[in-house]
Amino acid sequence: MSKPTSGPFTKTPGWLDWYTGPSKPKFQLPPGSVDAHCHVFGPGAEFPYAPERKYTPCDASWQQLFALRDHLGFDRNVIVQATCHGADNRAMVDALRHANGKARGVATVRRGVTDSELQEMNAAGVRGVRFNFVKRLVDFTPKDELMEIAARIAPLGWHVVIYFEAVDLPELWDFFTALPTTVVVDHMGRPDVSKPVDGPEFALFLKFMREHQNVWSKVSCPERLSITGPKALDGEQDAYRDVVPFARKVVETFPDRVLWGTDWPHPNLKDHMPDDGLLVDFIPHIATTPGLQRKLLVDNPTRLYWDDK
Ligand SMILES: O=C(O)c1cc(C(=O)O)oc(=O)c1
Repeated sequence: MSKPTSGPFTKTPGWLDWYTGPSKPKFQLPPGSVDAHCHVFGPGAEFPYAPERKYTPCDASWQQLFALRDHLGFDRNVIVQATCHGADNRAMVDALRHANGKARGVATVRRGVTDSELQEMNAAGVRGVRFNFVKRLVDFTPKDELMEIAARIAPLGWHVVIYFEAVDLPELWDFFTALPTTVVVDHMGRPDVSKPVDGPEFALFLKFMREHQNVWSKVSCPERLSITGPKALDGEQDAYRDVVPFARKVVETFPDRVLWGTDWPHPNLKDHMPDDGLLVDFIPHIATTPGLQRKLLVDNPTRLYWDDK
């Protein structure tokens, strides 16, 4: 893969560039596998980062993303609007348009979005909107605005992706459970993996999924959630062991409502940048049978993102 660049922007201090030269995974992905959570950044010279952004990344183009897809053995991508682009979806939509039908997208929109803009994004392959509640990433958007957006995108058959921290779930519960669409949780709602997997905090997340059949979860981002590692570097085949019980629990309890993604190019990592090949080798630790792997990587994302094909 080509190397990351920064274009006219200056990266946030401490920001780690994505890993060049990822290893070839030992785990062979089933045919038709989807990387259901990844991003593009800019390039900033062509698609400038949003003025309201909370970080400035290095560039990560669709060419580099699709090269990674092919290297790792994925068939398709779901490209999620990154917060550094705010509600300017041009970089993500441009990536979709270059994907030959092999990518779908999740956008960020504001109340002022027009119906024809939504239709245009739909034609490009957008199938959802992202609502972000992680305070270090976005400014607060009033819930009535978000609910209005959800009502507007529901008739398109789109879903809502939500990103939040585990401690905020109680406060957000009523809003989430009132959403009229399929709801996809990013990164398992960011559990604190130093707490017990059978403790009250994670029990609330499992209850959220159990009591609401429209709620799905991405069992992604062990590199963000892990506290004790080991890191997916230097050939490590047993990385992020402290995250495994959490992700495995979700996969085994809700096998038809889970998705997996690399999270490339891994925004905001300052501790270490994982080798994406070794991240793929994390998958069989959390989806331990070929049947579960097929649902996680192929059947579920295909049903959610390519049901019109
Ligand atoms: O935890 C994060 O920092 C993070 C940020 C973004 C984004 O900036 O869009 O997306 C993610 O999936 C995760």
